[in-house]
Formats: sequence, C-alpha cells, structure tokens
Amino acid sequence: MSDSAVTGETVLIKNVLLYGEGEPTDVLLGDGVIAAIGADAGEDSGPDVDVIDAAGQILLPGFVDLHTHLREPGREDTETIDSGSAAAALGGYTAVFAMANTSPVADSVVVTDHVWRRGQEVGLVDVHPVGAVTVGLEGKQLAEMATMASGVGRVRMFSDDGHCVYDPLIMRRALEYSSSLGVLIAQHAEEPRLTVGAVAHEGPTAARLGLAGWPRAAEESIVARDALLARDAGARVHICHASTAGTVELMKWARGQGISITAEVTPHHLLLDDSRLETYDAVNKVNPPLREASDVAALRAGLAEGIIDCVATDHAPHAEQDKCCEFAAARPGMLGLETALSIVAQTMVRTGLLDWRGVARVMSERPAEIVGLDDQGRPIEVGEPANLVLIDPDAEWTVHGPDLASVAHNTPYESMTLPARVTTTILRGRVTASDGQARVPVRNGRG
Ligand SMILES: NC(=O)N[C@@H](CC(=O)O)C(=O)O
Ligand SMILES: [Zn+2]
Ligand SMILES: [Zn+2]
Repeated sequence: MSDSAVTGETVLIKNVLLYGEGEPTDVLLGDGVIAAIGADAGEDSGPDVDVIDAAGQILLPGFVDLHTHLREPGREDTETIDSGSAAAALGGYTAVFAMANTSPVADSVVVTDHVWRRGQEVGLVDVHPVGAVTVGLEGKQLAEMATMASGVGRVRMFSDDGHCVYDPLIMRRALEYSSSLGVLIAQHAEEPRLTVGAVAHEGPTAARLGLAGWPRAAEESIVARDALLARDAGARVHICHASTAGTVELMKWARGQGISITAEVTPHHLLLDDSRLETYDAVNKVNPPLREASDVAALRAGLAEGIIDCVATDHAPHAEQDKCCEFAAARPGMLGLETALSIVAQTMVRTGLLDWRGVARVMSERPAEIVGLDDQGRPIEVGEPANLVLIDPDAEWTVHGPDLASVAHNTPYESMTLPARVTTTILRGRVTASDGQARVPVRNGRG
C-alpha cells in the first residue's frame, strides 16, 4: 500500500454505470475507500459531500501505466514530474511507472527515491520509479537493483528502456537476480545490430521514402531469446511496446510453454501505421516504429484475446527542436497519457473487440497485477481503495497539442477528433482531475 495520507474528503458519484454494465447506481467515497454502493449510498454522507452527477458515465478502476517517460531529472524543458502527473491525472491514471532513461539515469536509489518523493509531493498520481537494469543503461554491468528495491521508492520494475539489454549473458543474470528479488524486468526488445541507422519500419513505405529500415526481426529475435532465458531462469519477463504480428505469435507460443512472459502494446501501435510517414513529419517517428496495417490488426486481436496483456502509453515528450527537424535526426517518441483512453475506445471498443470491462482489464487490472500493486486495479466494491476513473463514452473531443498538460506538444493526433473522454479521476478518494483541470491537493501549513 502507498504511504500517502488520505484526506477526509467525501464524494458521492450519482447515477453511474459500473464497468458500463447494468443499471445506474450511486457510489459513496470516504476516507480514501469505497464506503457504499447502491441507491441509498448517499444516505449517511453528511453535509460536506461533493456530489458528482455522472448520468451517462462509466466508472472504472483508475488506470495504471507501466511505461511513462517524465524527463525529470534532466529534460525539464520537455516534461516534469509535475506536468507529467497532471497529464496522467487528466488521462485517467492513478499510477504511472516513470522510465529510467533520465539524466542522470535512474540507476541509483538517490534518483529513484527522488522520483517517488516528488510524485507524492505533487499528489496527482502515484509516480513509481522504474530502475535501470544496467549502470548508465550501458548494458555492461548490473545496477544495484536490491538497493533501489528497498528504498523509499520501492522499485518493483527495472528496465533499460530506450536501450535493449542486448547482451544475453547480462539479461540472463538480470532475470536470475530479479526473480530472487521478486521484481520485474521490462525489456525494450531491439537487437541493436539489426537497427543500425534505422529510423522507420523496414518495408515498402520506408523503401519508397528512402528511410533506413528497422526490421520486425529486430524485435522478435529478442522476444524469442528472452522468453527462453526467462524459462531457464524460472523468471518473469515483460515485453515493452510490442509492435509486430510476429511478437503476438511468439507470445502465444511462449504462454503455451508455460513461460512467465507478459507484454504491453501502445495506443499508437493500435491506431497508426507506416502510411503516416508519407509527409516525413517526425511527429510520427517512434521506437519501435509504426508498422503495417496487418501488424495493427494482429496487435488489436492479441490484446482482445489477452495474449497481449495490457496497454501502456510509452508517453515520450520531446522538445520542438528535437522533433521539427530532418526525419533521421529527430528523436523518437510521442505523447500518450491524455489520449490513451480515447485511442483504446476508438480501436478496441468502437470496433467491438473489447467492452468496458475489457478496458478495465487492459488499462488497470492487468498492469497492476503484472507489477504487483495491491492498491490499484481493484474491483469496484465496498472497502476497496477509491482509485477510480469516470468516463463519458459518448463525448467527442479534438486534440490540440498546446492544450495538453505536458510541457512538450508532440502528439501524433493533432487536430483529430476522438471518441470518449475522462471526466474525473480519483486517487484515494480525492478528485485529481475533473472538467479538464488537474486538481492539486490543498495542504495545510505547507507553502
Ligand atoms: N519510444 C520512443 O520512441 N522513445 C522513448 C524511448 C523508448 O521507449 O524506447 C523515449 O524515451 O523517448
Ligand atoms: Zn522502448
Ligand atoms: Zn519508452
């Protein structure tokens, strides 16, 4: 459980559909937990209750993002823990995992504890630090995982994301070490010898546009290798941003073998393909690259079937000067926190591949389980922690980068009109975002 104090706030949510199912009901939140559910839930709520009229809205457990880049420390000109927390709350998230590729790298307890403490100070979302697997993300020497795991930030996931732990011997040791510590290794699956100079998916589009290609096999060879290493170490491995149909096939095979392997897919790999590259606009440059329509279809089907476990944003803010330049020189990555729910609604719900209970599974319950958070992704039942999100499934909104809470504006969905919107996010019974505004906690006696 988190060590954060709860406020005395009482909230009554009226006429809401739990998981988008059944008849509308009322939900009372008090002391950070779900206090009552049902038509009479508000009866003993007292005079100080905040009432939310949620007619037509859906209540789900708050979202958990296993893959966020917040750029603090080091690149606060593109995102901070403060601005990224606001983006997360507005996107319906109650917990995010901040990747280790900061400057300095989060390969020591000093950095990981700072990230956790700063997130708690901001108070909008639980910012869990991800620790680096290797010192400086260099792939040579294991970082002090045990020290980070036992710090205040209690690191439970380690990743060199941005880089692949490419050396199979280092990866093997990391997996062995992680299983004795009870932590998770998340792999950015990219065989670096196959992606030297690569900037786009290797295929007909990149060939025509003259862009150096990133073959599917660069991802899939590492997924296959790491499945075998996890099998032999009796360890768990998590695959970051799965992007190919072949990765879905390998996941199916590995699960069939009883290997403890899980995987995430990003919203952008569920919606976009490499036809977006025609304009050479580097807002579409990302690692792994946008693939082909057939990969998008396989990823959607894999997510619907549970072969791909969850959605993770890979929210990757970048400064204008690092994006608005020659395609090959631009940094890879795109914003994702505030648009994730809408992209999942468009690609998975509107297509009939998932219902809202399925959305709860892939955006909250599975990610919380994978990383072992016991206060997130919980059932909506009396006594459970009030980490929740309210969604208007019929809303439509148009994305404008400068209107997003992130410091950087590199959204690939600029000017697109998307379905469904987060209306309210609740962390331990306190509203952290509503009506498009993040709500910082009011503190007594502190500046
Ligand atoms: N996804 C990206 O294209 N970029 C990420 C790193 C990563 O996730 O590999 C970043 O940190 O910008
Ligand atoms: Zn990555
Ligand atoms: Zn990433």
